[in-house]
Amino acid sequence: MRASQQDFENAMNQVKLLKQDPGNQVKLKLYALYKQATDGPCNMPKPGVFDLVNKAKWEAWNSLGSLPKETARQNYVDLVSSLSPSAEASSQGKHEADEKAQKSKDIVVTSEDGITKIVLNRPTKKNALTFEMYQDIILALKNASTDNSAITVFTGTGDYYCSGNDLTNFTSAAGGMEEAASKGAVVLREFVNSFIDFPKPLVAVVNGPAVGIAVTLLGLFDAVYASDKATFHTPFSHLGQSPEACSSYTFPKIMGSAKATEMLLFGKKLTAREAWAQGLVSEVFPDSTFEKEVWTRLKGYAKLPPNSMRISKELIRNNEKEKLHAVNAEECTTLKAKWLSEECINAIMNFVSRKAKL
Ligand SMILES: CCCC/C=C/CC(=O)SCCNC(=O)CCNC(=O)[C@H](O)C(C)(C)COP(=O)(O)OP(=O)(O)OC[C@H]1O[C@@H](n2cnc3c(N)ncnc32)[C@H](O)[C@@H]1OP(=O)(O)O
Repeated sequence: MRASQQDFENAMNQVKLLKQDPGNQVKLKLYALYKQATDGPCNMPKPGVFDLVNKAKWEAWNSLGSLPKETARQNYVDLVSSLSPSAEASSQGKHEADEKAQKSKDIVVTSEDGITKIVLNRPTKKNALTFEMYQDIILALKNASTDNSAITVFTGTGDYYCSGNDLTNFTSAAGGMEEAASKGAVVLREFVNSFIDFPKPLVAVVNGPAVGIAVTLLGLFDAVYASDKATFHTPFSHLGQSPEACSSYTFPKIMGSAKATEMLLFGKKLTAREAWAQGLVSEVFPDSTFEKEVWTRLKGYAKLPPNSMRISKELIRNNEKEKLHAVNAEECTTLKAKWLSEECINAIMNFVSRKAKL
């Protein structure tokens, strides 16, 4: 299969997220493939003998000769995927990769009865998502896409499903807001991409209130089951932010633009039944029987022929995958700028200094 422009852009983002320096040889190779994929064969004059760095780069690029742009793009994507954290894990064996995700501090991953369960496990902070948790979820989804389970389910521990992005992601970053915003945009893009591309049925079991990105992501799930104690709140304007997880596209499509506006612009909090009436939730259950009813049902679904479910999902998702990737990219660029705005910085500081909650 040929790497698309989107795959290429995703790979470029992944390079920025590498935890380990891949070494100069690999970096030169990446540079050369990137130049070949974007500019074509090297026709620049060779740098002088004392310009060591640029000479090495030129030689790496020039060595690719007339390699076609598409092949260079594919080779770049392949090389990055062999370096990415998830590939690092899978190259050491699938079992170890699963272990890595399962050992994660705030995400618990289990697989049983045909269901891979990804549990947000940070109840003292209402399951707010740290940078580390975003990365762990990306890895857990990557593993779940190829494990033996038929369906994958997200849920939360404690009274909340998830209170959204951990607002201290931005205030505790060593390099300050600017660096946090750049990192945030890259992480967010890859995180949302992993939901757009997830190949199996993805179900949210919303055990309690959901805030921010925990709500917007639901537009990319295949089914959403909610306790009647759950609420759905996207206070982006209150936080000086803008929508993410493709909700600027999925929400108007799911509920119509008038209802989407109330949520995404005015921050209207919905009850579980309101969210059901607007098409965001598949079904609402009484909290007292929620767990029992939902898991019984999901275990039944997990016995359905997995390939058939997968192919049906592919048919539905493929119609708009490209659009979703484009929306995700645009939302991330917009958010990166918003995170550096006075409106947003003030809102986050007010929360952190305990002056404001939602
Ligand atoms: C890099 C990708 C970025 C993607 C961007 C996504 C955008 C969003 O997700 S926007 C939504 C962000 N979330 C919020 O604004 C929620 C903020 N939290 C609250 O307003 C309240 O905590 C609450 C309404 C969720 C719960 O209130 P409650 O009174 O019941 O409990 P608390 O005492 O406030 O919370 C307990 C504990 O948890 C900490 N906490 C809760 N949510 C967050 C959060 N989102 N970020 C950081 N910390 C959070 C809260 O500070 C408390 O901590 P302490 O016990 O240490 O004080």
